[in-house]
Amino acid sequence: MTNTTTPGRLLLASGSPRRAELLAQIGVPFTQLTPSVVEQRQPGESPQEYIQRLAHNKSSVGLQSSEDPEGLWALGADTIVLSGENVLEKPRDYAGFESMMLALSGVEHSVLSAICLRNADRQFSRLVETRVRFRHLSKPQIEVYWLTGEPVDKAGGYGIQGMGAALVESISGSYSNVVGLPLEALIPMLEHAAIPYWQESQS
Ligand SMILES: Cc1cn([C@H]2C[C@H](O)[C@@H](COP(=O)(O)OP(=O)(O)OP(=O)(O)O)O2)c(=O)[nH]c1=O
Repeated sequence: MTNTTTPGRLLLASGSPRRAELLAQIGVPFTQLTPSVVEQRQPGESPQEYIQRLAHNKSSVGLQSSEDPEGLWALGADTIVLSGENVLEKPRDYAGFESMMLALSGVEHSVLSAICLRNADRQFSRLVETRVRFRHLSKPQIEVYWLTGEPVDKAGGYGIQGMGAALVESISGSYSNVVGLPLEALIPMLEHAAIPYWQESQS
């Protein structure tokens, strides 16, 4: 499973409980901190460049915040929903949420996650796209979903791992990528870094 004898330690530099659950699902021991990074797209920066920069910055902040960097790898990630060229952020209010859902209704959109795993000397980065098609949604359905409270802290206004699963007609690509951490891309990185998975207990 690993290619060196000294195991790496993982710091998840993200406050996302979904990312923590995905790491726990595959038995990765890790610690977690919420990095303080300004999430603001720069003029002229593409959505892809933007989330790769954020993932890199989150991992850098994570690494710098550690008092014991020996053997430490910091993982940063960022996830966005793209409808055509439009980045759909976390919805601020019902009007914004409703227009997001109407834009996503019956069509395919992209969910992009960037991940960056780094230590003091090396870094591994990946950008992963999943295509998701929503069912046709009625305005009453959109309102009922809003009232569940689920959309509010989610990029694109839905959570595929929760009640939002009922919005989805089909998915092409990585499921865990939509939730926020593409495990298929992450596993080879963990192996390069000699970070174990399939461990029974979490630290
Ligand atoms: C589309 C979709 C998004 N999301 C969530 C994942 C992320 O938590 C969130 C995207 O916001 P992010 O800014 O990527 O992550 P975060 O704010 O939760 O954590 P941090 O900035 O500390 O790393 O949207 C779901 O949980 N399910 C989904 O189906």
